[in-house]
Amino acid sequence: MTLRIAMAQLDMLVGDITKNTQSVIDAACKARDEEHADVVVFPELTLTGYPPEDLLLRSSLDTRIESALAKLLAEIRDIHVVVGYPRRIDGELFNCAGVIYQGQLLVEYAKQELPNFLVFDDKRYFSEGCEAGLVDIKGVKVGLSICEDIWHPEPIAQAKAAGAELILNLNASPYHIEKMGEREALLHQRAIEVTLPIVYVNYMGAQDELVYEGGSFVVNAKGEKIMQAPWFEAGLYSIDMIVDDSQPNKVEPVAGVIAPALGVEASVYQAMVLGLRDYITKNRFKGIVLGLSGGIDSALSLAVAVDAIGADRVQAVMMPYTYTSSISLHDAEEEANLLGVKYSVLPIEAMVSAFTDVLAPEFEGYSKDTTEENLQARTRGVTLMAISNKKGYMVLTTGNKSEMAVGYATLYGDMVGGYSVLKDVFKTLVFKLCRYRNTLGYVIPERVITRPPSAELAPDQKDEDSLPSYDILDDILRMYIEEDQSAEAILATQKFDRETVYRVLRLVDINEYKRRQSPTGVRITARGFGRDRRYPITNGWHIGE
Ligand SMILES: Nc1ncnc2c1ncn2[C@@H]1O[C@H](COP(=O)(O)OP(=O)(O)OC[C@H]2O[C@@H]([n+]3cccc(C(=O)O)c3)[C@H](O)[C@@H]2O)[C@@H](O)[C@H]1O
Ligand SMILES: Nc1ncnc2c1ncn2[C@@H]1O[C@H](COP(=O)(O)OP(=O)(O)OP(=O)(O)O)[C@@H](O)[C@H]1O
Ligand SMILES: NC(=O)CC[C@H](N)C(=O)O
Repeated sequence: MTLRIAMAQLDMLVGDITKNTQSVIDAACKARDEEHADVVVFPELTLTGYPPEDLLLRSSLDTRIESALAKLLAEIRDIHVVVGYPRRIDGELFNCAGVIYQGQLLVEYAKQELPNFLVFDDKRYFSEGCEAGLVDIKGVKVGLSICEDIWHPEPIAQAKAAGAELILNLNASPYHIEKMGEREALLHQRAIEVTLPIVYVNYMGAQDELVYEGGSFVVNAKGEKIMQAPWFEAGLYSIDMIVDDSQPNKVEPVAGVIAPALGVEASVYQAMVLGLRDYITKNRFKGIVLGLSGGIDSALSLAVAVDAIGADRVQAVMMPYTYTSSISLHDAEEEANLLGVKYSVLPIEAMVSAFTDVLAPEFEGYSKDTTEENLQARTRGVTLMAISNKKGYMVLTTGNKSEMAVGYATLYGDMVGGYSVLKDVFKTLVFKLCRYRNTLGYVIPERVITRPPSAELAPDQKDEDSLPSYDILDDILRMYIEEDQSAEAILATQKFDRETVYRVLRLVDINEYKRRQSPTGVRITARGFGRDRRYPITNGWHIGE
């Protein structure tokens, strides 16, 4: 006998329970009629999307969920549907997975391991389940588990002890650079502990800073990967299970297609494109506008924007000032032409002069400093925001993780905007991503990648005049931010001098206020500057402790 399982690697819109319920019905019908599946498995919290955050606290949640479940019970026939939703039971809210078949809710399982770290806040909303959830599908005892459950041995061992012969795991597991390898090693370990096959189903789509890259997969009872759905492609992916009561492993997955693994640059690039595309689409922006400086950050951001929503909805604006070099003007125009976007040149001299003229009496007796530099960045910010207001385009912010770490950006200047694709990307990775993008088609002029980065806010300015070289800076930042190392531990590597380390760490600490005011953006590491890292702005902690 064969049991065919369809993995619904799909996207849901957070909060749109009506639309998501219809998506479940449509996908279930497709899985039944086109894939001829016996079971279709959706990701965690399918009906609300993940994470629904404080929407879970809204008073109409329960009635919305109950009517969604009633619709599913009424409309789905002849296929087992495994779907996720929040449900209140005896006054407590649980993160549930239910199995619906022929108008009945056969079983309801409540997630037991509630993640409350990094970007996850499950304990803010949910109570922990405590019992295994098992359902008989075509004579197979199927055990349910939800995302974080699989990262711990107990829930799966409990399901096995209750008689499970196959595990279905519903996920909302966001992307970061190392996540693909981590999941595979984890499932290998879990499967051999319980000697059961596991079907792992993930979302494919983005929600604010989080990107779900899909990559649903199946391991057999020996922990071997038997089937791998593609990354960054939505769809229904089916696998057959041979069910044979005479075998020691009663349920044996039949080897399916293994989608090829992605390299680091390829997966980061696709995560940035998906994150931006879903942000723009789900928030219904008409297009994207960004300042194009001839530098590398805006060049890469522009390429991502075009790959996300198409050149016809993207506008690049060069805003030259006295210190803008002719090379920058030329390279910006070339980038815009290579990508085929609308390109405008709006000189800002007159606007900056208007500010400095009005401020002249106020500044009498003061010498020139970053105030004048910031006026240039702010004038550009005002200009971009005006275009955004007028045309309904969102301003794409171009700052990278290295700059956001040390506060090398102007508040209400180049920090304006609604979303950023480089927010979690160190400058050293920006260079690699440009090279990667050019392998898909030459869109970033070589000189933009090789010339020394400069803010061009003062004559002959280079980033490395005020910051350590990006190789050194990014190494220190990685250790401090992503690995939580102390100043002494960083110094113990003997790779950096004491003064540089203390200066960089101090800059990170004192610039929390800037990061709090920065737009959200794609998370590509396990420690981004969004919900992953929550430091008090006002604090008396001393570096190195
Ligand atoms: N804890 C705190 N809470 C709230 N506000 C705080 C604060 N500490 C300072 N502030 C305020 O923040 C303001 C200072 O910040 P801000 O006005 O941004 O200015 P600031 O950080 O002083 O200067 C901007 C820096 O970014 C560099 N930059 C600018 C533009 C582009 C690039 C690039 O290459 O990409 C680099 C520029 O060269 C300069 O070093 C002041 O108003 C100050 O009072
Ligand atoms: N002349 C300019 N015309 C248009 N936008 C500009 C200009 N100068 C700066 N910007 C905007 O401000 C952002 C910060 O630019 P800046 O040159 O100061 O720093 P950067 O981090 O080196 O960025 P980039 O590599 O894009 O130049 C740019 O990415 C761009 O969006
Ligand atoms: N939604 C969840 O429970 C996610 C937690 C899990 N460790 C993951 O990222 O895969």
